[in-house]
Amino acid sequence: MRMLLIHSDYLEYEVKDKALKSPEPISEEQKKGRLEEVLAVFMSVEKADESNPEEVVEKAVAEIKDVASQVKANRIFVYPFAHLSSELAKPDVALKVLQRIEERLREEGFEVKRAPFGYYKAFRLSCKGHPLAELSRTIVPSG
Ligand SMILES: Nc1ncnc2c1ncn2[C@@H]1O[C@H](COS(=O)(=O)NC(=O)[C@@H](N)CO)[C@@H](O)[C@H]1O
Repeated sequence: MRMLLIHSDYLEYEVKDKALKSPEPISEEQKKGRLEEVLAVFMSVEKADESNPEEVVEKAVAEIKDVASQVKANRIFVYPFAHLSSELAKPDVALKVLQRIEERLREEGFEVKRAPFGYYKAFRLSCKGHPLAELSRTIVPSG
C-alpha cells in the first residue's frame, strides 16, 4: 500500500466518468464531496497487500492516526488513487481494503469521507504548506 498524505484547507471532488467496467455503486449525493480542514490520504492498494489485507488495514490506520495527531487533524478524506504504484491490487480487493480503512478510522473517532472507487474524478485540493503537510508512507504486509 502506498499513501500520500496532504494536510489541506479543503479537498473537493466531482465524479466524471467510469474508470472501471463496474465501479462502486454510488448515490446521487456521493457524486460530489467536500471536506474542510482535512487530512487527505491518497491510497494505492498493491498486489502484495492481497496476502494479508487485514494487517495492511491496521497498519494504514495506525500510520494515518499518527500523522493526524501530529498535524492535529480530526477529519480524514480516504481517496482511492491508482497512480502511486505500478503493482496495483485487483479492484475488488482494493475497494474492500479502503472501505475497511474508512470504517476503522470512524471507529477511532475521526470524521471520515471516502471518494468513490472506480471513477475518473475532478478534484481540488488546498495544501496547507507547513513542514508536515505533505507526507508519504509505504505499508507492506509482514506475512
Ligand atoms: N489498487 C487500487 N488502489 C486504489 N484505487 C484503485 C485500485 N484499482 C482501481 N482503483 C480505482 O479504480 C480506478 C481505475 O483504476 S485504474 O487502475 O486507474 N484503471 C483501470 O483499472 C482501468 N482503466 C483499466 O486499466 C482508480 O481511479 C481508482 O478509483
